[in-house]
Amino acid sequence: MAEEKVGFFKRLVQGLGKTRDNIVSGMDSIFNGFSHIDDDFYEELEEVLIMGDLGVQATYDILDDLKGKVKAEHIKEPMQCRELLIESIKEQMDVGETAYEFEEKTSVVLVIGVNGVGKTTTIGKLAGKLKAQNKKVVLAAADTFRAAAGEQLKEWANRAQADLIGGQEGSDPASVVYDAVASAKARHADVLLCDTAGRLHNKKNLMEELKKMNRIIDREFPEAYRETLVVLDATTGQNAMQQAKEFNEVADITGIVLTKMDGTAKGGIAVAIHAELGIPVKYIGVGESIDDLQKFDADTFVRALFTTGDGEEGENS
Ligand SMILES: Nc1nc2c(ncn2[C@@H]2O[C@H](COP(=O)(O)OP(=O)(O)OP(=O)(O)O)[C@@H](O)[C@H]2O)c(=O)[nH]1
Repeated sequence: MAEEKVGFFKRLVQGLGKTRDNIVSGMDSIFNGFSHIDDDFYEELEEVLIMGDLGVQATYDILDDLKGKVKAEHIKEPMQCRELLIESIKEQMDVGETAYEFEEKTSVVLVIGVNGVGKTTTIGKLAGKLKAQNKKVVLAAADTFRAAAGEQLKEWANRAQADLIGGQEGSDPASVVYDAVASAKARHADVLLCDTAGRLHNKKNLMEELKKMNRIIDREFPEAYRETLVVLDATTGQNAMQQAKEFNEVADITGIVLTKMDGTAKGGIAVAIHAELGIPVKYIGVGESIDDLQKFDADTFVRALFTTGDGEEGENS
């Protein structure tokens, strides 16, 4: 394994520390403490999963799946449920086959998120990733609400060697998107990444703004593959969940990006958000530099979740 990859896995392992402590040690004491599988066993498991940030929906889904497998496979030993549970969480977190199709197609990606979650950084990292695949990338600075957002995006555009289309502070974000679409088409760009504002305190305006952008893209660039990503700060836990729910009410979200997974004790929120909204976590941010955006990999995530604190995998995982 490359050094960089080891570093990433270790950071993810560290990031999932509290979630792991809550879930895995609790789970293992149930597996060891029960001699057979009964209602009490399931009830205690349910409690542990809910307490461990996985959320009610994910917990029910995981337990339903587990109960089905226990029945179908005539499992009698509680300890045998450990592997099944790990497998079930992994299945819950599967991103689906089409998750990254936009990377391969001519596409327009709207990126939504409230200030400070790491939206601009994520767009910069994504641009860098696409550029490394020899894609032609155009960035639209359609977060015209804050002048600094445009400046910050310009720095990232330089770093990722992507073209940037911006507007004046306070100008109509949809007109920036219009210009960016024209530019992307003229330059035969592969991917147009649009940085959009996410002011949740004014939901109606936000919805109108997003609708307007979508109308323009549909009209001017109907052949483009569409993706709408919401960026959430994993360190905010339940707040991130709340934001995801609210954005889901105003936009057709196709994927979640969870940032700051390198330094959070709340990584389990990834499972909760996916289960609650039925929208996959497609990328995770694990640091501030251009290489620190990773495609979400259910297998790596689950391995990190069930790995002991020193970065070595648990004996049963
Ligand atoms: N540790 C860590 N820091 C991150 C990550 N992603 C972003 N950041 C940092 O989070 C801070 C906020 O990121 P921005 O990209 O400015 O956030 P934004 O959502 O665009 O916010 P505005 O530009 O203020 O709208 C910056 O200091 C980033 O370097 C990550 O995955 N890990």
